[in-house]
Amino acid sequence: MAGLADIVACESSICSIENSELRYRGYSIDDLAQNATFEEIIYLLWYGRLPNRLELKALKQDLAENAVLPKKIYELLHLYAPWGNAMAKLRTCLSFLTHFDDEVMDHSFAADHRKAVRIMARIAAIVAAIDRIRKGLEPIELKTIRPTSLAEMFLWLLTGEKPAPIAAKALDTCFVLHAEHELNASTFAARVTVSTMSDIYSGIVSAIGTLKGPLHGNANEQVARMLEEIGELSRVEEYIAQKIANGERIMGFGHRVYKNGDPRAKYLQALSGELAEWRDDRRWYELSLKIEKLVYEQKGLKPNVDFYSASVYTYLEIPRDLFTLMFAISRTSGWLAHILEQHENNRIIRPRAEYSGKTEVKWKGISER
Ligand SMILES: CC(=O)SCCNC(=O)CCNC(=O)[C@H](O)C(C)(C)COP(=O)(O)OP(=O)(O)OC[C@H]1O[C@@H](n2cnc3c(N)ncnc32)[C@H](O)[C@@H]1OP(=O)(O)O
Ligand SMILES: O=C([O-])CC(=O)C(=O)O
Repeated sequence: MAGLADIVACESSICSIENSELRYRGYSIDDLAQNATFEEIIYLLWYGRLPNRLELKALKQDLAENAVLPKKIYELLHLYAPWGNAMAKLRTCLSFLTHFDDEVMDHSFAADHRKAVRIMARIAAIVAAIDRIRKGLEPIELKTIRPTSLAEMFLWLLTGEKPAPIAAKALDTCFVLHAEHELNASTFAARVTVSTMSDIYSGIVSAIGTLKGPLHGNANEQVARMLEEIGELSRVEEYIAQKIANGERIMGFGHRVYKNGDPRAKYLQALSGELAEWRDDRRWYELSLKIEKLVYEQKGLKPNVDFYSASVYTYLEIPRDLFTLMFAISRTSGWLAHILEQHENNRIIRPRAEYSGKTEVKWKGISER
């Protein structure tokens, strides 16, 4: 089956998608989008249940204490600051972090969970450092700020200023919505990697490399490029008609599993509208609404999670080439949940291929070829 469509490749108790209903550990995404914080989601994904007040406080403290980066990461980022793709930098930094973790090859339950906290805590700080260092700015020191959530911490580390509550809350909701999605391509890559009993860092590096593609996580950046290219409402019709006539894909639309709409999209659309009012700039929101209407009318396709996240991140003034890194920060929680689950009951993932090449070919000496 091309692209392994509809093939069940493992058993998992983390996330379900049935009849277009998305659930994390049994909780509907509708419930979670309206009530949960990202830290509660991390706990839910890793431990299978919601934390009580004390457990949540302990996790938040643990994340805050582990977010400090090794100095060498900053040196690495200075080394290649002027060049390169931001997502590739994140992939390199995660790989580099391996060298600062004494428990890399300890796959026990307790060590795996300690590493999960370290990775989750650091990834947001790395993304902020990537941006500041390439702009010639000093990274913000964690001890100088007092964030109350990972989302707030990220925005504060990125800009050097305490974010507005509406911005921190919007990013937190984005993190809730992007955290987990069953056996999407990047999660599958992470599970395959650690099924060889390779280490957690290698699993996350594989996942980041997989999320980087425009058919998966990078679609959000491509949507933002499309919004900018279109520029104004009067150009949407012509632009979309041209894309369709050329047989090109419209980024942020379509989905392997949801054929009748992604249940996360309406929350991102609402956030985009809310932020448009807050910024007093409805352009990106209105462009998105019109694209959505035309693509549905002409192709029958509905937006996926990447479509409205592009205008949301634009309103949050996050640099466009960091959009996929935003996805990575959040999805790290889901990747880690799957890695922990894979290690708990491991069997190497090694499917078969149906051979479609030549058979029984006879060897020819080099002078006969
Ligand atoms: C977080 C995420 O990863 S969400 C997905 C992010 N990716 C994107 O937004 C990129 C655009 N979307 C796509 O490329 C696809 O819809 C995917 C990759 C998400 C899903 O791919 P698949 O399940 O393999 O669907 P497939 O590629 O077979 O498409 C089925 C049909 O719909 C069409 N189609 C699917 N998505 C789109 C799109 N965005 N624009 C135009 N046509 C599309 C295909 O051309 C194909 O038509 P055909 O049968 O006439 O050839
Ligand atoms: O499940 C998928 O194929 C892609 C997706 O929506 C996600 O990873 O959130």
